[in-house]
Amino acid sequence: MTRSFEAEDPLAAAIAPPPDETPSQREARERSEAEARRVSDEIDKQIRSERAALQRRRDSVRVLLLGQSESGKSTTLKNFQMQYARETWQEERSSWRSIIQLNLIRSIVSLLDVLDSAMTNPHLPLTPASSRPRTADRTTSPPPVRTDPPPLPLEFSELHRILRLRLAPLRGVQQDLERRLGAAAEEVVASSMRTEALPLPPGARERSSEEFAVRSRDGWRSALERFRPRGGDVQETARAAEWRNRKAAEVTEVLAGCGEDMKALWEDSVMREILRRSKRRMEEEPGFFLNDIERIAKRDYEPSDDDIIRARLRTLGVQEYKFYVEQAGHDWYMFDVGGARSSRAHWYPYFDDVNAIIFLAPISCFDERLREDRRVNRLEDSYMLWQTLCSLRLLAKTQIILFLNKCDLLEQKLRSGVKVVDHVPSFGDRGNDVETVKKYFQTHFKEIAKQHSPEPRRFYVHLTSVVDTRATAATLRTVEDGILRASLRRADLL
Ligand SMILES: Nc1nc2c(ncn2[C@@H]2O[C@H](COP(=O)(O)OP(=O)(O)OP(=O)(O)O)[C@@H](O)[C@H]2O)c(=O)[nH]1
Ligand SMILES: [Mg+2]
Repeated sequence: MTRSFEAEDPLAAAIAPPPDETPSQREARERSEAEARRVSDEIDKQIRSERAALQRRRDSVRVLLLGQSESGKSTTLKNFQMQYARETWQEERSSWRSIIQLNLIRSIVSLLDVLDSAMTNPHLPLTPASSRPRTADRTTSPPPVRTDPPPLPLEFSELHRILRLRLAPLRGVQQDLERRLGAAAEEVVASSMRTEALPLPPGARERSSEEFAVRSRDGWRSALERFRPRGGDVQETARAAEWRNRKAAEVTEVLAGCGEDMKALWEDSVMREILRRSKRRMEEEPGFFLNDIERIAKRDYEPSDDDIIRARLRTLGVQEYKFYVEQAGHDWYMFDVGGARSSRAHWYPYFDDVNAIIFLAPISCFDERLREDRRVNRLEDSYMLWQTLCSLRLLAKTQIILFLNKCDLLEQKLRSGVKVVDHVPSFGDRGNDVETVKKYFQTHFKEIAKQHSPEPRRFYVHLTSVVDTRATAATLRTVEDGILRASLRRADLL
């Protein structure tokens, strides 16, 4: 019976054991068959898990945050983290304390620097014409510079000398904190001679993202790691933990001791006059906490959600964050990048693998220049970056969402009397009110997208102040819906 079946089935005949098989041959054959089965099962398992990973990746949503340095990318990411990764947010809370302390100390040291130079030059003039930013307008030449009468000399008192002396130790504390925090604590100051907004390095497309994942360790997370209290970490010796806690306590102690003097310096009328004359608006600078000295310079200071959102720590390289967005039922991967010119070449490897890009352009910066290249107007730099992204064929089908950010600062700036037309001549005689200005910039970005996109694309824009967490939560919900719908549509088409 068996033989006739084998005769009919060539495969069964081929794999059937030889009719004269000895018991030891049979044992060896069964052993090798079992091994082959094990290997085959292993391969099946691997294929199944790779397929599942691929499916998970297909189901996940990948969003890239882009924009120049200080445009608000990390702040936007923090809004996501606060909403969807509450546990990590809570874990990192106390680590932000040192960064906020450093932000505050840095502002005080800036005030001391300004005071020092004013005391050696009490006839402090207004900002010299040569340091005015290059116009953000590409069509018209800048207007003539107005000349004002010479200002009265500033009058300094004993209080100023005492404050300089008493607050001097903060310089050492700043250096110490910056050393412990690493490169992310420093702001970019190098003057790049490149003028293109988004340089493409040779071979950039071929680079793998892993190369940058290593660099990402230098950023926000690792910087926070260095300050995280790790009492229960078995890896760490008790001495190292004690050293870290002692250092943190020393900084807190110095700050608590300087609290009143810091407040006196910030509220001093002569100090305010110096700032006014040098056109220095501390409120608009990143990591501004001078109005919170009383609260922060305390021994038991614990950062609030709002403090963490407003804390400034620059991003190096590219950092990946994963969130589970419950209402969408998807994993979201967000990539936060460093926006300084020297970091932009690192963006390219991420372009072909994202569902959407959130591009942040701070519109309050129409009268400011890039930190890394003082010749370049910040609004002009955002226009150039936006144009480059819109025109890339690789991104022709990628949803790009524009956040015209820092609207709160724009409003503040216009209210303080800064005229857009002085920096953007093509603005002409339009009203210098916030609504007109926002509309004008928005139209300009829309025009660039229309003119430079290789295929027609929808213009998604939000006017934002991402330090406002409530308003941002509502914006992000709209953005999430839009991204999800677009990615589902794309999945349907595939
Ligand atoms: N007032 C105000 N401040 C903002 C706004 N968005 C960001 N900031 C502040 O601007 C500073 C810079 O923001 P970040 O989010 O660190 O900027 P970034 O784009 O990540 O900068 P890089 O990491 O250098 O590329 C921080 O101190 C923020 O608190 C805003 O809409 N309004
Ligand atoms: Mg950042």
